[in-house]
Amino acid sequence: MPWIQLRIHSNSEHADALSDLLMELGSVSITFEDGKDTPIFEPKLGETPLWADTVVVALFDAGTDLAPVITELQQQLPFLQEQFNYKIEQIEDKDWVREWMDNFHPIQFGQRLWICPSWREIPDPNAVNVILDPGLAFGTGTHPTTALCLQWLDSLELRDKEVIDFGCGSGILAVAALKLGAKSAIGIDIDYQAIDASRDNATRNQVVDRLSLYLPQDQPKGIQADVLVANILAGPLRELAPQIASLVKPAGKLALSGLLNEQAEELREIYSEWFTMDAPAHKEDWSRLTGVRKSL
Ligand SMILES: C[S@@+](CC[C@H](N)C(=O)[O-])C[C@H]1O[C@@H](n2cnc3c(N)ncnc32)[C@H](O)[C@@H]1O
Repeated sequence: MPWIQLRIHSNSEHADALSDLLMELGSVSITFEDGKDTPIFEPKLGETPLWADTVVVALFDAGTDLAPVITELQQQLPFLQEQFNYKIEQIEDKDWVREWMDNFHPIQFGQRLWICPSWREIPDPNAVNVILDPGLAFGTGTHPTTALCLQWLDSLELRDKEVIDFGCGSGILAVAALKLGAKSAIGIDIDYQAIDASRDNATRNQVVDRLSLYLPQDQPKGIQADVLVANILAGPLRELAPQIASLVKPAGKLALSGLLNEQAEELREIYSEWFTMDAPAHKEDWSRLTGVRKSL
């Protein structure tokens, strides 16, 4: 079904009122967009901050007459009487899943490792190929934070090693580690959809018998790994530092990802209590920290 879209330039103060009224007036979905390029990377738990310049995008059935909607908005919302900057657009109907699938291609990381979407042909059958369908979880390899971890895993000798993937998402890092030769892996995530996606991807890659998956509350006490990779944001990495450190064996290796370049130095200092830390590696706005666990 084709759609018609009303884009209204607004701000953080008025966006919610606009959204409520647009829903009352028949919009089938509302999206808030960044009106300028001001990304919000780490909202606090329970907070949904909006941009100072917020574009409210309301979707309607293509047959909707938007003229009465616009009159109603102006009459009911006094702030629109001063400035009402809007645009109406026709939206062609697309199969968005199909579109996303068409744009996701095999990618190589480091020397040996390829991530191949499960619906594509494998470019190099002799490489270490992870066949991936992320499902509803994060982790395709296209995001710089995941790419930095995959490159790091590819650079390690993982034979006979036990690996923890903390914040496993699609399971991409745990499965990659197993296919690169790790003896076993543990994936931990707060999201049960990530646990499901990780299990599916491990099955797809015939490594499910070497992967254990846990929600944090079910995680066995006292587990420790030779290699731990955690691609979560700086906030949880800061808060969970003692817990993450305790999951790594003496002389074990650590990689932290999901932090912005300007957050790397602070995180490096925190983790220096337990690890001998390397200089950060960067990709676009993102940094990866690596280190080796001290024998305390
Ligand atoms: C950025 S994704 C990373 C997914 C995948 N490992 C990758 O590198 O692409 C972060 C994942 O960490 C999970 N996560 C966030 N906070 C967590 C926590 N405190 N404990 C465990 N998992 C967490 C999220 O549910 C999400 O699946």
